[in-house]
Amino acid sequence: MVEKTSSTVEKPIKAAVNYLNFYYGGKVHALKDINLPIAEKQVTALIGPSGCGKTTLLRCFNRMHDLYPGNRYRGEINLAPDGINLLSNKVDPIEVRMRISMVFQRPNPFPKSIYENVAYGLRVRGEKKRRVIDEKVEKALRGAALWDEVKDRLRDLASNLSGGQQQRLCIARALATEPEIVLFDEPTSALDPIATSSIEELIAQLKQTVTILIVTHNMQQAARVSDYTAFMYLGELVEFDRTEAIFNYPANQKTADYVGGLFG
Ligand SMILES: Nc1ncnc2c1ncn2[C@@H]1O[C@H](COP(=O)(O)OP(=O)(O)OP(=O)(O)O)[C@@H](O)[C@H]1O
Repeated sequence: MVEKTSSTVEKPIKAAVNYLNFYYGGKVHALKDINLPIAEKQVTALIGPSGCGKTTLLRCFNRMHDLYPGNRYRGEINLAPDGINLLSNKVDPIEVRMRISMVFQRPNPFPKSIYENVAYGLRVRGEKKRRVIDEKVEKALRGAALWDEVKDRLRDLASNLSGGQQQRLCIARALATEPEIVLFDEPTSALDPIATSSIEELIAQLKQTVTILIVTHNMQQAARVSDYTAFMYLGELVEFDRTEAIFNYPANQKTADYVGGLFG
């Protein structure tokens, strides 16, 4: 298998995955010796056929797997600038989720108002000052390109928004605590083409302020939104490079076959 190192990445590295292995329930060996640099304030896409381990890898970054007993990590994900290993059992997963937030496949707003959805993470963090919460809610909604559409109806239930608006609300919720990395797990798979293109435009803007990791089944989407692409197969990282290289002149035959549509 090809192993690429930080030399592939011209930008500063926000996170370094080192020899990461992951086991579901101590049995299924879902990730095998993954080495992957994540460039700061860039978009990195994880692609590969169903079951190759994309979502499993994404969920290691915010320690989602800790929520189920028996799951086991081996290896490291080191986060810059402090160099902590996110997977260390000395690191509190709650603290990790404050620094690394996630947007899921289907919009999943809480059954609360638009305002309270975005304020939620701030309140969990102990923020009590109304003025500070108001400011941060507005900033996050602006960051998610939703402010103009909702500023006059912040007390409405989030469920009254359209699917695309709900997904942008979930992005605002993910941004409110000013995370360093945002994980997107197939964020447009439940959306129509117009809502999809507005989320893609948003991702392109967000990378000015935050590092992004995105799982997508849609190769055109990976080519449109990402700077770097990692191709996975059967739990291994086959190839990692600049997106342009992966799609135009991949080094590995398996990558060429996948991006060429020979298997899916
Ligand atoms: N909770 C689980 N328990 C046991 N095995 C699991 C669990 N979740 C996933 N797996 C297995 O781990 C492997 C990787 O799955 P994962 O969902 O990460 O793949 P994926 O590339 O994201 O697939 P898809 O594109 O279909 O979402 C697969 O073999 C899958 O069957």
